[in-house]
Amino acid sequence: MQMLWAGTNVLALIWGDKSGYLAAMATVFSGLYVIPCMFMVTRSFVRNEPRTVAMLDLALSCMVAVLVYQFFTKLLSGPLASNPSSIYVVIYLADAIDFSMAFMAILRFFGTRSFRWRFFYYAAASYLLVNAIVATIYNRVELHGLPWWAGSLIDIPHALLVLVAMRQPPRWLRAFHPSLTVSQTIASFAPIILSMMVVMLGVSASRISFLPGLLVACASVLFYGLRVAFIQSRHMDMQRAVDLSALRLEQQVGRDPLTGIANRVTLDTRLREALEEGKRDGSYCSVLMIDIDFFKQYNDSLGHISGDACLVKVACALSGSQVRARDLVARYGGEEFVVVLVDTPAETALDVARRLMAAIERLQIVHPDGPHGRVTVSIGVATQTPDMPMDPMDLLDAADRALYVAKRKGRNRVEVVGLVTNDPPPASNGMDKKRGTLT
Ligand SMILES: Nc1nc2c(ncn2[C@@H]2O[C@H](COP(=O)(O)OP(=O)(O)OP(=O)(O)O)[C@@H](O)[C@H]2O)c(=O)[nH]1
Repeated sequence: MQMLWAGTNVLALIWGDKSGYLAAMATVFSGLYVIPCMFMVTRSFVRNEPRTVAMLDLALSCMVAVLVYQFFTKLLSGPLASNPSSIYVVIYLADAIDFSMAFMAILRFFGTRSFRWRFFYYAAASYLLVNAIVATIYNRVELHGLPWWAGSLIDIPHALLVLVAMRQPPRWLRAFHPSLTVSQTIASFAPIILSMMVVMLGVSASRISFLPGLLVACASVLFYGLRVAFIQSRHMDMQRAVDLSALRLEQQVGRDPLTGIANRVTLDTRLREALEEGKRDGSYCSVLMIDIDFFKQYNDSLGHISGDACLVKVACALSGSQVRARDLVARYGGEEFVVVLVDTPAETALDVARRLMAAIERLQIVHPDGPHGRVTVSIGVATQTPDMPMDPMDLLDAADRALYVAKRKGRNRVEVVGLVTNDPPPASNGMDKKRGTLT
């Protein structure tokens, strides 16, 4: 912008500029640098910011430029130009804009965590501060007629900018690291400076052109309000998404991903609670350890995908209507499941185990290599009684030993620790009906 300004001045010198167009263009170019500078120092540059917010900031920066141009040309030409206070209004406003931008660049420098951006704001702050000081001196010197050296003052900030950009960044620039809170606070605060500038300019301009000045000041407040509304709405969307994924995560943590029933973590917690409750109330608590028979052969003959599908069906059947809502069906690992039956003595647990076996039989899952042609399960049952409190691990261990006996005795049967039953065979479908009993 400054080069265009200088170039236009050179053209005016060579060709002459009777109509004053080139001079007007030079003025525009000399002021246009304000737009990118303001945009860069007052944008918050927060990730996930809606694009409309950037558009609003750009519109506000343009508003500043248009207003400055309008206001300054009105004060410096026409009837107002003869009023000596007009020139002071222009100088003070220009100073206010220059120093506000320098102040913001310094503030952004202190609030930037990324080294590349810190270097950017370091260069911008050096340029804008020196530019503000030079402009202050230049404008005041100009009031009394420019001496020969005054023109070169304007080149100082540009020369400095080139120097800063070309040299290696100083070492302390790398070492400096603001905290996240400081950085976020400064980035969130920055945009209000832009709106403040527009309000300031609008109020000043309203002294000369009341309605446009007032409209611009109102528009600035409105834009800032819209900006906050858009960001707030995006935050609410993001918060909703975060809440949803936290909820999903919470649900998944205690669930087995394949079957969707409780996993080992939930089992450990709930079993401990159930046993504590049993000890407190003097009630029984039973666990069923369930294992699919010949599952390795099932996988080997039909493949792992079918094996997974079989596990899902069995889990569904186990957690179906055969158990109460306060009981727990969990996947213990591999092809083993555990059912926790609260407030349930061994006899009732045996009934539940039989019902579960029957439910799995009803699924009629073909097992090409199984001795019965269908998928069957073996179940071991163990119970905590009021006079024999147990640890979760001891109870699971006991159920596992009962399951081992069931497997050893030919599978497709229930074995109960500490209980003798004369177990009748369940309803037939051509399978081996032998269901075992055990002490
Ligand atoms: N498809 C599938 N297979 C699994 C999964 N977890 C464990 N298995 C398989 O389950 C099989 C268990 O085999 P074994 O421990 O020998 O038990 P089994 O073949 O059922 O024999 P018995 O229990 O004695 O009747 C192994 O082949 C495992 O690879 C799983 O998540 N998906």
